[in-house]
Amino acid sequence: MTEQPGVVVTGVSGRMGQMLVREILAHDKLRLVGALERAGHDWVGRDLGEAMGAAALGIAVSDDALEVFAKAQAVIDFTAPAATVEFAALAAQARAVHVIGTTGMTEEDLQKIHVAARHAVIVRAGNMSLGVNLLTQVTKQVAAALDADWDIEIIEAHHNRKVDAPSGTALMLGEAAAEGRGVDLDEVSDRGRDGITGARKKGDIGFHAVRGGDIVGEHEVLFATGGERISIKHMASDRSLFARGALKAALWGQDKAPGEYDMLDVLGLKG
Ligand SMILES: NC(=O)C1=CN([C@@H]2O[C@H](COP(=O)(O)OP(=O)(O)OC[C@H]3O[C@@H](n4cnc5c(N)ncnc54)[C@H](OP(=O)(O)O)[C@@H]3O)[C@@H](O)[C@H]2O)C=CC1
Ligand SMILES: O=C(O)C1=N[C@H](C(=O)O)C[C@H](O)C1
Repeated sequence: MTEQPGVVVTGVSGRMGQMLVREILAHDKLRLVGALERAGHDWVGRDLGEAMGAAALGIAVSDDALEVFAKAQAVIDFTAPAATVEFAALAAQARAVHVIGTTGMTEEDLQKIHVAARHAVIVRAGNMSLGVNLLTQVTKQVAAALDADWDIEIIEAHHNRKVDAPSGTALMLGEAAAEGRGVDLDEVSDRGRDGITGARKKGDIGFHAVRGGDIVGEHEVLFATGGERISIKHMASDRSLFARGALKAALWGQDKAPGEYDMLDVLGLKG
């Protein structure tokens, strides 16, 4: 690499958007070259640093994705599913590595991202932290070692502004548990019980979402059987760990062939 890769942050006024800006400005191998918000947002046209309540950065917040992506080697995107699907096509057109942290995507959204990955590197993960990605591997191993007499429940907790449930991380953990057990998650998933549900169905993987206050992100995988329980838990107390994972992915992707990757690839954890 001759020059530091230039990065654009989408959804720049958001919780993750602002955290990403701070982490990129402090990074010694990446430089910030653009900031994007949706059309009509009151940050558009303003200097990014000033909009964040700090010193001017000389970068105006834009609402023109293709124009800013054209200047970048990486686009880091923690926004919303509809925006991310649109950005995937535009980042591919600009041949920029697209790092996607957005959660709550449908199968149809994922299919469009798959199409965009024919022409560019896309790294997507419901959680960019080392701890959670390790937890997925541990969950897969434990699930593979236990039979269906062990009930698996996934409990997640997040802040009161989160719009999707179960969290992207909970779904990653559910996929890992299902893979370990050799079953299809779609066939065994049981989300948020309510009312006269009947007894628990053997083999199901349950999901439960807590929302409150400023919880950054907590995930527990519970394996329960007669007389004993195993609980494996990850607690995030600072969003910067997600941002740092995303920056690692942006750098990692620079010399990779077009395709879809995840944080296990980036962290070298794929078994
Ligand atoms: N993978 C991971 O490690 C993590 C993933 N996430 C995920 O990241 C996403 C964002 O989370 P968070 O930062 O907390 O959410 P926020 O709501 O704080 O931020 C989202 C930002 O995206 C903006 N946005 C929405 N649509 C567009 C668009 N079309 N163009 C440009 N910007 C747009 C929003 O603007 P406006 O508010 O005006 O609509 C907002 O500024 C969620 O899906 C969350 O689950 C979060 C943390 C870690
Ligand atoms: O919305 C959030 O905040 C988070 N979202 C991700 C998810 O859906 O799992 C990751 C993290 O837990 C924070």
